[in-house]
Amino acid sequence: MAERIVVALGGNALGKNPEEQLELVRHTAKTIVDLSAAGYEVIIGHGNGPQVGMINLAMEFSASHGGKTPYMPFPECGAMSQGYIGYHLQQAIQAELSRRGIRKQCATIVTQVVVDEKDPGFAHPTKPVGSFYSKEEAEAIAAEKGFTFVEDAGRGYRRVVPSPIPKRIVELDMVEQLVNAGDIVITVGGGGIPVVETPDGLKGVAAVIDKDRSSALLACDIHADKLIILTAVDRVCVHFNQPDQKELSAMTVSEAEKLISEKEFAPGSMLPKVESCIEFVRKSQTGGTALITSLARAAEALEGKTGTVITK
Ligand SMILES: Nc1ncnc2c1ncn2[C@@H]1O[C@H](COP(=O)(O)OP(=O)(O)O)[C@@H](O)[C@H]1O
Ligand SMILES: NC(=O)OP(=O)(O)O
Repeated sequence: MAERIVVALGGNALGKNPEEQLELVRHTAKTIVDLSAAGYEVIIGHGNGPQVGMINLAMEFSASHGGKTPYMPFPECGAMSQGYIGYHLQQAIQAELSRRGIRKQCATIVTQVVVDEKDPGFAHPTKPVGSFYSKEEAEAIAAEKGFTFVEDAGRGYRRVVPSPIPKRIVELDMVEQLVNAGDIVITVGGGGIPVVETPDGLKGVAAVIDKDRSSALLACDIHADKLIILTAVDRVCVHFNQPDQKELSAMTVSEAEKLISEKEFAPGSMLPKVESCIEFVRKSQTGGTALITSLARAAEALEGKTGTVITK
């Protein structure tokens, strides 16, 4: 039986503007189709931090500067980012499938993910969205819009929004039907549009769910054999960016937890990835393993030539 893998795509697979994104998704599509051609069932999750921030800011400025556009709530901006990224990704994957004569289909499912309205994440915004700004620019936007900005590792200031923990993928059954039919599915884009359950049905909330955490939830619920997190580095490191940096080819859940307690993984970047891998490996009913590696070397990593594997 074909192995089922959930692939979480990081920012370097998508770029920061439409031109860059169209160019980068062509490379991303090659990697995805390589995996599909190798016999894997592939389900794709992806980030949306830069994109949802861009859409939200554009809508806010247009609405408040005479652009004659209506106020656009944040969850709707999240939905727009799923459509915009999914459109480019599915188009590139369809083109790559067709170029190689592979008779498979690819489509994006606009996906909602239920979160707890009492999640402590709502009180402490942590998820960076949009572009980087100077201190002065950030202060001016914060004063006008009431946004929260934080300084991001010496790279400038970035807006942060709440990032609650994903609890349930609303369209899971639809995703599973398409995967069972042999199609490549793009889902939980930007971690999924966050919604809360109310007596009147689902209601969108202003937040951005971490896509690695949603991809881990998806991998558990869809009984994936592997969760693959693709980012900018080939392997997870200890003493990252220090003279004695060391790449890890593998770690068990308990080894990963020990390294977390020793603060080896940066909170806004590698930590949620390692935590998502632990979550999947621990809860997987298929004895699943997780892999963190770079987009460019995904196929090699699946052959054990690079990447960091996380096992029980
Ligand atoms: N211990 C570590 N090992 C490897 N990379 C790390 C580590 N700590 C932080 N990083 C950084 O985390 C980055 C991945 O996080 P991020 O850029 O947020 O991912 P994404 O690809 O999802 O946008 C890596 O490219 C690297 O710069
Ligand atoms: N939603 C999300 O995790 O986006 P980024 O990967 O862009 O931070």
